Amino acid sequence: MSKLRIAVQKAGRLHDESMEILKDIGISIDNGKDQLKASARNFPLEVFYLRNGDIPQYLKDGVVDAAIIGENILVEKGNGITIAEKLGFSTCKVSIAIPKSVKYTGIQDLEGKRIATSYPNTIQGYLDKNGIKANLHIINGSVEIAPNIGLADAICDIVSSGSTLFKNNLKEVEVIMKSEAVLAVSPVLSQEKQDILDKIQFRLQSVLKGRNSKYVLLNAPNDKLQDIINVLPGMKSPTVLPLAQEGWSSVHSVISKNQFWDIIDELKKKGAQGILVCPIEKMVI
Ligand SMILES: Nc1ncnc2c1ncn2[C@@H]1O[C@H](COP(=O)(O)OP(=O)(O)OP(=O)(O)O)[C@@H](O)[C@H]1O
Ligand SMILES: O=P(O)(O)OC[C@H]1O[C@H](OP(=O)(O)OP(=O)(O)O)[C@H](O)[C@@H]1O
Ligand SMILES: [Mg+2]
Repeated sequence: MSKLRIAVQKAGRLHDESMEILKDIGISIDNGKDQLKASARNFPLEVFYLRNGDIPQYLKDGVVDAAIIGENILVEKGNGITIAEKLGFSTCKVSIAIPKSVKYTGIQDLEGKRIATSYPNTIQGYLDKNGIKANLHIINGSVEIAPNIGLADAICDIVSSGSTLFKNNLKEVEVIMKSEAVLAVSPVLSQEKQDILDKIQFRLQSVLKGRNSKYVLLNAPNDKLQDIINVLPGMKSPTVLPLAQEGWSSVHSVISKNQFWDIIDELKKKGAQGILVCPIEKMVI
C-alpha cells in the first residue's frame, strides 16, 4: 500500500504547530530528533522534514505529495501548487515598509527606489501590477536592517506583530498579501494518494472547526428561554434540558470564536446565568 509523503518545516516558526496539528488529527509519528524522514505508526503517511523555502520545488517535482507550508512561500515560489486547506496558524503579512521619518503618499513614491527583500517575485508582481519600477536587492534575512545601513530605501518582508519594524524605525506602507500556514498539494498526485489526502483533509476540517468553536452551557429561567435560544446558533439548534430546580433549564450550544464575546454579552442581558465555556476537540458535521 502506498504512503502519502508530506513535507513539514524541519525547524522554525511552522514546525511545532505543524506537528501539533498532525497529532490532533490522530497521527502518531516515530520521531528521532535529527531524523529527516519519519513514518506514521497508524496511518499511511511519511513525514519529510525540510526547509520551508525548498518545499515548493519538491511539490512541483512530486518528490513530496503534500506539505504544511506558509502561504507566502507558495505565492513566492509555488506556481501550479494548490492549497487544499488553510490551517489558521502562523498568520502574518508580506508588507512594504519605509523609514518612519519619510513621508509616504502612495505606491508611486517607490518609483526608482531601492527595495531590500527576501520575496523578489511577490514584490515584483505587486510593483508590476501598479506600474512601478524599482531596484530590488535580494537578501535572505535581517531585511529590516537594510534602510538603517544605507542599503535600501524600503523593505518588503514578513510582518506579524510589527515589533521588528518598530525596533528598526520603520512603518508599514503597503500590505501585499496576508498569509497563514496551509496544506499544499503537489500537482502530480495519484488517485490512491488523493484518497489518503482526502482522509487527512476530512480530519483537519473537524479539528479546525473545533478550534474555531466553543461549547457553551448555561442556565436559563424558563420564561426567558425563547429569548436566549434566539441568540444562540448551535450546530442544528441548542439542546435544552430541564434543571432539577423547577422553572429553570440548562441550555447547551456551540458558538463560533469570532462571535463569542458578543453572544456572551447578549446572553447575560437576556437573563442567562452560570455560563460555562468549554473547548471543543473535534467537530464532525
Ligand atoms: N513573525 C512571524 N509571525 C508569524 N508567522 C511567521 C513569522 N515569520 C514567518 N512566519 C511564517 O512562518 C514561515 C516560516 O518562517 P521561518 O522564519 O521559520 O522560516 P523561513 O526562514 O522562511 O524558512 P526555512 O525553513 O526555509 O528556513 C514563513 O514562511 C511565514 O509563513
Ligand atoms: O512583526 P514581527 O512579529 O516582528 O515579525 C516579523 C519578523 O519575523 C520574521 O523573522 P524571524 O524572526 O522568523 O527571523 P528570520 O528573518 O531569521 O527568519 C520576519 O522575517 C520578520 O523579520
Ligand atoms: Mg523567518
